[in-house]
This record gives sequence, structure tokens and C-alpha cells, in this order.
Amino acid sequence: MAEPVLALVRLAKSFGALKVTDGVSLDLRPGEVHALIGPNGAGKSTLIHQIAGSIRPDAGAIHFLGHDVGQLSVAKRARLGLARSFQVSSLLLDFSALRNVMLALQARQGSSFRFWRPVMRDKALTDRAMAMLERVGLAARADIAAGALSHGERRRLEIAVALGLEPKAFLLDEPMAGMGPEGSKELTRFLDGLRQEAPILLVEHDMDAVFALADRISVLFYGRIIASGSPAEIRADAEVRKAYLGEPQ
Ligand SMILES: Nc1ncnc2c1ncn2[C@@H]1O[C@H](COP(=O)(O)OP(=O)(O)OP(=O)(O)O)[C@@H](O)[C@H]1O
Repeated sequence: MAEPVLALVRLAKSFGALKVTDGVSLDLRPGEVHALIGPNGAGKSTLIHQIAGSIRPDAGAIHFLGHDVGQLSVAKRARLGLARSFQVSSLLLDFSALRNVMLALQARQGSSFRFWRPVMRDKALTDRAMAMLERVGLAARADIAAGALSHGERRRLEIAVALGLEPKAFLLDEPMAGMGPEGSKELTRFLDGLRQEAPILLVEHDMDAVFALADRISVLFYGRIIASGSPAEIRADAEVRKAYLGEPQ
């Protein structure tokens, strides 16, 4: 089996007396969508924050592409290719879709950027940014302000921005939130293709999307993984049905 891209090892985090992450171990393998589901307050977002680096775990390890990233800043993890997405606020809503992607690329190029030949520089940057918009199906919307895009288009623009970091893994926290049924279906199709760019750790409440996309599902309940397996295994798991899917036994 291929080496995991991302691996959590016995991660633990408490807020006061509340154990929000209680010895969580899970991994993400190349090419897969691994969904993390669980009822409200189970600790899914807190886990994503720990992987991205915005919350420090109390114990345990986070391995990403062979690095122990547990002590690294959010920015350093992002530079290694850990792309957290769907913080819509990270888009500049007054700027065009194209400009948003160009700014992200520019930020990544940082000081290695050459200031001479500005026209060439802009052309190269524009071409790369357009290529990313094409990859997410937004090339025709390049000149539209991010704030004027539909919900689903904005999510795809977020992905285009993330592609500028040449991600090696995506952390997607509730991408379907606020979408109507049609938008969810369209985004599901899009995410299905996105796994070819990099594997996806998907936190999502929309079970249609989860069962359509996931190769594996892990179920978090009061900070603990109570089950992990294929969609069919999770559907058939008695503990999961009782604890989470709300079905009486
Ligand atoms: N900074 C914090 N300080 C104290 N308690 C917190 C903090 N952040 C989260 N919690 C608590 O930790 C628990 C897990 O929250 P978390 O947001 O990770 O759950 P979740 O599974 O993502 O929920 P949802 O599905 O509703 O988004 C909740 O009881 C929440 O109230």
C-alpha cells in the first residue's frame, strides 16, 4: 500500500476538562478522499485546525510527507503543500478571480521574484493564473469580482488559489455548507476530479456528498474515532448507526 501523505498519531487536545481530540490516529493516502464525519461538537474542526497548525495539540504527532510538522507554523505547513481551503474570507472580494489567483502566486514566489521585465513577468503570471482557473472551470469568469461569483464558483476559486501552493494534500472543512442541492451536486463532481491533484481530507455534514466521494470514512464521536472503513463498512457499522446516523437498533 502507498505510504500515507499525512498521518496523525495519537493526537490529543483538551479545552479545560473537555477532551476534544482523544488519541486520534488517522492517515491520508495518495489519490484518496478520506471523509471525517461526526455529530456537531465531535471535534472535527478542532482536528482540522491542529493539522493546519492554527491549534497546537497537547500530545501526539503529525507527519506530512515524511516531515514531523507538529511544531511548524501555519505558513510553513502551507509551503510544504498542506492546503486548507474554504476559508472564503481569504478571497479579496473586490478583486477579479484572476487577480486573486495572481496575488496568491506572487505571494508564493516571494523574494525570488525578479522585478525587471515587468511585462514579461505579468504575462507569465497571468498565464499561470489562467491555467489554474481553467483547472477549476472558471476561465470564462476570470474578470468577474470574487464577490460577484456564486457560492460554488467561490469555492472553486478558493481551490484555484490553493493550487498556487502546489498542494500535496487538501483539508476541506465543510465545503458544501450553504450550498443548494444543485450547487452541492456540481461541487461534488468537481471535488471528485480534484483528488487527482492531491488527496483530500474532507470534513462534511452532507452525507450524499460524503458517500459519493469518500474512499474511506472515519467517524469522530466526542473526540474519538469510533469507526473507520469503506463507505459500505461505515453504513453497516452498528455503533455508527446508533451514535451518529441516528438509527435505532
Ligand atoms: N477554543 C475553544 N475553547 C473551548 N472549547 C472549544 C473551543 N473550540 C471548540 N470547543 C469545543 O470543542 C468541541 C468540539 O468543537 P468542534 O468545533 O471541533 O466540533 P465539530 O465537530 O467541528 O462541530 P461542528 O460539526 O458543529 O462544526 C465543542 O464542544 C466545542 O464547543
